[in-house]
Amino acid sequence: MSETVVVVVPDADVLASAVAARLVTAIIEAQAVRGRADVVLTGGRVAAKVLRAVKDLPATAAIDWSRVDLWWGDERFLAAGDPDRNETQAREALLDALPLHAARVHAMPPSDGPDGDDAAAAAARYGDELAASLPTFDVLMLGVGEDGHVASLFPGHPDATADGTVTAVHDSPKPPPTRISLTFSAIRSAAEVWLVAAGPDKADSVGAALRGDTGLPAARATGTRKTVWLLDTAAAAKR
Ligand SMILES: O=C1O[C@H](COP(=O)(O)O)[C@@H](O)[C@H](O)[C@H]1O
Repeated sequence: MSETVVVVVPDADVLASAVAARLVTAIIEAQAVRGRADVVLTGGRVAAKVLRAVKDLPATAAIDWSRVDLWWGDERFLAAGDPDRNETQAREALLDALPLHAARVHAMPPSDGPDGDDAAAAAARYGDELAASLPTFDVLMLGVGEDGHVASLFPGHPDATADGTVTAVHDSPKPPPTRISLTFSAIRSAAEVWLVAAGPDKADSVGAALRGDTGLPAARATGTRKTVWLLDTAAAAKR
């Protein structure tokens, strides 16, 4: 039976270091138990803070980065290296400083990649990559939007109900308009889903999702073993 845990810490800086410590521990443990770790990264402001905090943690030295696979929950469908790509931000915040195995960094395709600007084909390509690896996601991190979106699954948006594991998202209410996202089915396959949110702008959606408003994608993102809400006091204010 999956459990839900809500952790509240004072502010966004403490949140970033608390999530970083938790992530490093989870990776070390996954490597001890099954020899590898599969982590799904998210985009957004708090995610970048978390990754910068991972870089500063002494315990990070205990991770064998050649046995870590990194995946993404969603991507803004932009050209490679675009500063707004979640991949670019993660690379700058942490990944470029790590001895990662390049083949184990599973970025979602860019809009100037093998499928050009065909987001549906790029999403299918990422789905094929997942199907070839069949990863067990140890930790899948998600930011939470002001509107309650997670990954690029927006409330009431038709692409949020897509089948399969990966979907193209067109006409996103948040720029850029074209995105790629894991589906709920892929998100819910993770052992642990961590929803990370900081700041007063997130309080309404966090509160509603925690009260079970299933119209909000954030309320439907759960892990098979555990769902962990990691919040600062401002984001937790209306729960
Ligand atoms: O565009 C996105 O936004 C959400 C939330 O970002 P935040 O800056 O408000 O924390 C993020 O979770 C998602 O990955 C990203 O593509």
